[in-house]
Amino acid sequence: MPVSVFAITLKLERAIWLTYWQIMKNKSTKTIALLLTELTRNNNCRIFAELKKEATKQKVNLITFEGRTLQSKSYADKQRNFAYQLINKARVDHIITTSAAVPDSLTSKQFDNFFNGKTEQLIINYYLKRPKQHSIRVNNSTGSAQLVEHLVNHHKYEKFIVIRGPVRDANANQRFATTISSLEKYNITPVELQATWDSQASIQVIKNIIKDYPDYQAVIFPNDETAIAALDYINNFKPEFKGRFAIVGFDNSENAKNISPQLTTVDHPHAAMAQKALELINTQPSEYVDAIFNTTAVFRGSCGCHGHIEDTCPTQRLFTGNYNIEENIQALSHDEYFEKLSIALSERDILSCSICLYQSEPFKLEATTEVPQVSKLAFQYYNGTRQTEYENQAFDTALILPDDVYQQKQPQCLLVKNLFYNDAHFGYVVFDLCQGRIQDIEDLIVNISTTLNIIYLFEKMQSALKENERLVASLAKDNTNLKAISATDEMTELLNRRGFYQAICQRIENTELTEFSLIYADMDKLKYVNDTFGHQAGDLAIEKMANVLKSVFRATDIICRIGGDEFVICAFIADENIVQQMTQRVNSELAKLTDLEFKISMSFGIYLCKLSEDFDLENAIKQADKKLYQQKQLKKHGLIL
Ligand SMILES: Nc1nc2c(ncn2[C@@H]2O[C@H](COP(=O)(O)OP(=O)(O)OP(=O)(O)O)[C@@H](O)[C@H]2O)c(=O)[nH]1
Repeated sequence: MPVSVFAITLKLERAIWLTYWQIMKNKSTKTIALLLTELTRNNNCRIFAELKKEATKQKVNLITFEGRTLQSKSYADKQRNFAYQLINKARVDHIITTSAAVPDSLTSKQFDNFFNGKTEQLIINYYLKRPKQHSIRVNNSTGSAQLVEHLVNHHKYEKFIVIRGPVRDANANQRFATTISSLEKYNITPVELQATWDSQASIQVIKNIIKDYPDYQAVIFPNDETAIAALDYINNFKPEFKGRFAIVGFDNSENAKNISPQLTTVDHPHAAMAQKALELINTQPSEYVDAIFNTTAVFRGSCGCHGHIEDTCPTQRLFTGNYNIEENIQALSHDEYFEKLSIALSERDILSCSICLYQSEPFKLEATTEVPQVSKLAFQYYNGTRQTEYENQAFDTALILPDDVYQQKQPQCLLVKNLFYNDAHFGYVVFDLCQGRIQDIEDLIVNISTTLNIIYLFEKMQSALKENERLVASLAKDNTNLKAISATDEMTELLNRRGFYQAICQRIENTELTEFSLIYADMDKLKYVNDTFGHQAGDLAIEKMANVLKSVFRATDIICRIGGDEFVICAFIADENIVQQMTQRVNSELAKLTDLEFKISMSFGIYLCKLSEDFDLENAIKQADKKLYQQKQLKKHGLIL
């Protein structure tokens, strides 16, 4: 092996080993994938916040994949759930699922099918137990019992309505059953109404309560989401019912403190749960752990208590005009948009943002659609600066981010959101949420998907316009060519009959011409040449004649091959003698030709045209042809040469 090739091979091997070593080094920081339905909703915010705190403390990466309920039949939900497809073992070591994202209605087989190969190790289920997996659950009954005890003993309520959550959800059923049995202890039989976990169903329920049970005292909702929606409905649409019912929830979500009155609810010990999750990840026990945490009631204003006003979310920040996303981040080119986006990200204290676009064209989701293999890092922002040096690199989508970008900071707290507009899926965005407000992400993702889609369509439209212009120009050129072709005799490149008529009419119209000569010319004895020397020799003779005509007559004269061996020349000379001399010159030039096996000559008929109102070109040509015929006759009878 030559020394230089050997050196290059060594260099390449070194590069591969270095990359491998880097990935392994990087792998030593464990990564947890967290599957969540909307991060800003309900209980998710708190699950995320505590896991983030714990992961940071223990130097573990946390990547949150935001989707909807995995089994949802709705197309909109399925579109969101495409984010879960990005989970894979190249980046992820462990998975934490939540019951909202991966519900208990998912069979073990369906679960295995979905998660098979996405990670090699530990899976922890939040809020539900699955065979051969760890779980972190809450004991709903402790908090429920405290809540009921407070409503009955402290507030002396007697008439209760209990709202049931989704019928097939184990957590909802447990909450419902423990509330009913707690009330039974006080000999209270409540009215039972059906809802789901969602605010839409809850609004219908509160409308029914206002209509059918206006004298009831306490309404126990299955979760905070539904309780908050009911309070919000009363605040906005039925203020006369404000404070008429005690309304309580379950989950102690972030919004429980943001609604008025603040919500009495049941708290999950999220900090302890997150600590347990990280402990399981660190110790990886061989036995499957089912950790259950007691819930406790939290009393605020919505049950009728007073003096429990708490601060609202401490990260809540008021926007000023400068923060208005719609007005400030609009652009029709990637570069301009990414510059504006960088400013918006730094104003919002978001640590990093990577926009990854699939290399393939945008696609509509089908049941079997898989994540495209190759992506391009279209935009990279980190800690206040756009990092153009990382942009435009193609990478394996399984890595979620190119390795050099992924390694910028460890541990990290990433959020992966699917990027699509209407039906068209075209990539995903990865934010680092170590700092900044998660609420801002919602605005940003809408802005990113809309703007990128507009830019995509705009660029497509521009290239279609360019293509159109190119086609129009090429059509115009073809048209000119076609016109020339349709007016030209292919063999001699002289004008053909059509070209001749066009040219002569144009000349008559555009000049103050009064007289000119029309010459009808015909080759002598072409038939004989054809018969004796072959048709090709005849063709060659015609071409030679055309060339001689071109050389003898002036460029301004109009020469045409009117058919076969016949030519018509329009010479702008009114003196017949001069024209005669020119035709003689044609024959003397033809006689000089030495590259033919035979001699050729032409006969001519000359007709002097005088232009007047009733000038008839057809007739003039006929007259010239007649003169030609006379000359042919004279030649035949040997009267002239
Ligand atoms: N090689 C060749 N022959 C052609 C072409 N067009 C017509 N001809 C033939 O040329 C001959 C022309 O006939 P005429 O002009 O009547 O006869 P000629 O032999 O030239 O006799 P005169 O004009 O009386 O001298 C015919 O046999 C046609 O078939 C052509 O493009 N190439």
